[in-house]
Amino acid sequence: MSAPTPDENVVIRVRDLTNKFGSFVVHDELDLDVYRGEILGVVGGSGTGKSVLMRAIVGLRPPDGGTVWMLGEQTENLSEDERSAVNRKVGLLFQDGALFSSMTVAQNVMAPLRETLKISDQLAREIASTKISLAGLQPEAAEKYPSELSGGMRKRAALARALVLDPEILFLDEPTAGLDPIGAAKFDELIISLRDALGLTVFMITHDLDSLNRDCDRIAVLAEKKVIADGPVDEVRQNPHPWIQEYFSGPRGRAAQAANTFDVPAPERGRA
Ligand SMILES: Nc1ncnc2c1ncn2[C@@H]1O[C@H](COP(=O)(O)OP(=O)(O)OP(=O)(O)O)[C@@H](O)[C@H]1O
Repeated sequence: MSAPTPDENVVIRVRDLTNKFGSFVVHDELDLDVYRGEILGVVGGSGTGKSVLMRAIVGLRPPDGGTVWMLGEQTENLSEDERSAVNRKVGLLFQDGALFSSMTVAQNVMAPLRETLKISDQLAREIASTKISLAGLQPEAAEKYPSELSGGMRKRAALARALVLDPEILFLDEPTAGLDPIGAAKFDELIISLRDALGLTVFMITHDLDSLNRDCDRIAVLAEKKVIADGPVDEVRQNPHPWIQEYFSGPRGRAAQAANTFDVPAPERGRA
């Protein structure tokens, strides 16, 4: 396959991506573009391969076919050093936060710094405390262990760690899962404000219809081993595909839409 025409607004380009486990095909020649500065919501039924897609894009799982370009680099051709350089521009927040339970929040946040940069202990601490505050945690949280935090605080700690290397792209796997509606709304606001302040591109897997309506500039729907629809939420909502209709027009979809109709409109969020 020839490389597509470079487009500096496309920070992730996936073409013909195939992922399999044995004979079980998760993705079959899937295509997706993610644009600079957008919050892209990735949705789909359980088991449609949202997490596998994220893992393939960030290089945690070698795909069985196809090509991924991230920040202009064709990832399969990269040397180990080049891959590390690309990875440094990417922040990851996994479903369960994946914090090290034996480390404090500050130690968790500093871990990627220690792995990648040769900096003094004091500088690492200063950077970590800036990110902890950016993620909306009080300074006292830095010395706590994950088991001493609420679910929402653990997500924020994991977000602080994902931000510690000043990424250009943030990958979030179900960031509001397990949060109460108020906690989820606050987390959504945080993601939007970070994107606006830091110019991040956000790839967000979510089942949360409120988050989709509040946060996302575009969504991509996974079904039948591919991205079957992508575009602004209001546009995708009109797609006649049965899963999309059931998702948006079921009771939860209608409730989320009604709730967001009364929200104050989000500020204009164009692509950079
Ligand atoms: N390591 C693995 N070995 C075998 N099968 C796997 C593995 N990881 C994922 N799968 C399968 O791949 C499919 C896609 O999994 P994935 O976790 O990406 O789904 P998902 O869309 O993120 O689901 P959910 O919304 O429930 O989190 C599932 O059928 C899953 O069982």
